[in-house]
Amino acid sequence: MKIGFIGAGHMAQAMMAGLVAAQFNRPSDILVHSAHKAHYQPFAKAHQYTAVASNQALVTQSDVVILAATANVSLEIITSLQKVLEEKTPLLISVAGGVTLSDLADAADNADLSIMRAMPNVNVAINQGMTALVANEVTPEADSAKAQAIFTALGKTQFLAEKDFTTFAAIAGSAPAYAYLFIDALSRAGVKHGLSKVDATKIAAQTVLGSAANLLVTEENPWNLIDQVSSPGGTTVAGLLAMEEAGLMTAVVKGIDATIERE
Ligand SMILES: NC(=O)C1=CN([C@@H]2O[C@H](COP(=O)(O)OP(=O)(O)OC[C@H]3O[C@@H](n4cnc5c(N)ncnc54)[C@H](O)[C@@H]3O)[C@@H](O)[C@H]2O)C=CC1
Ligand SMILES: O=C(O)[C@@H]1CCC=N1
Repeated sequence: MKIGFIGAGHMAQAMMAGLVAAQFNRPSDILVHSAHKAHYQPFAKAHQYTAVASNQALVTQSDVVILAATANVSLEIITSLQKVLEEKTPLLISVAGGVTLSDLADAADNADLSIMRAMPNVNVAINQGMTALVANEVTPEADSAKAQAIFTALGKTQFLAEKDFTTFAAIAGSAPAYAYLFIDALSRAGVKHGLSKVDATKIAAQTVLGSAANLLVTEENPWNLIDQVSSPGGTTVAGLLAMEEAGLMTAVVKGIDATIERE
């Protein structure tokens, strides 16, 4: 399957890396075009991807087109593809935050086009992504299944109502940044108390990884696991109360609110 990427930025590169790592397709079956020739051509060459000279040519040569350009240019890109999309109709998957299926269909001026939205996160690069999917009403089941197969190779997937995409984008699309912030905060606290930054970061990252895995394996409510760590009269409960006094939970929810408002 030839998968064409419009855009070669952070998200596109993460998806390409994950597809190759999963051996989902050959590097040469990954096609790429972006706004900056000086960037995408050497990038494609270095990874043995196929550089394509225009977005139009990319659509013509791909079975699936992933729109992963800067969100605010996504609609003008689709508008510029109207003509070629009349002749060739690949499955179009947009990862653009905040750009709806109906915006995309309007920009294509084609109500019969299979269009899906995906909201991945950067962890697709190591096949540990969390991706939401939704299809427009004309997308056949086979195309939906194709998109699901692509993103399942890159991690976990969930079909979600489009109205919930903004919330998902905040707690899964943007949230790796927030998880890194928490890990960095743990690590800095370790440095404050004398550990090296390298050691403290490894220790904090493995602890967060193990805690997340424990939650997924046990399917426990997080509060039950918190209680398991908190020995009576012990250190953990003292730490939890100090974090709450500083407003950790409120800070996180406010951060997610601001993420949602921005979209
Ligand atoms: N970075 C992330 O973690 C996530 C990003 N997204 C979405 O992915 C999209 C890309 O985001 P990033 O990769 O972070 O941005 P980025 O700035 O790293 O990459 C943007 C890419 O778009 C290309 N581009 C701009 N205009 C173009 C055009 N006319 N034709 C072809 N390519 C063009 C640029 O050359 C660049 O390669 C956005 O729509 C964003 O909402 C979605 C989920 C997560
Ligand atoms: O920061 C952004 O706008 C994109 C959308 C989700 C993650 N990154």
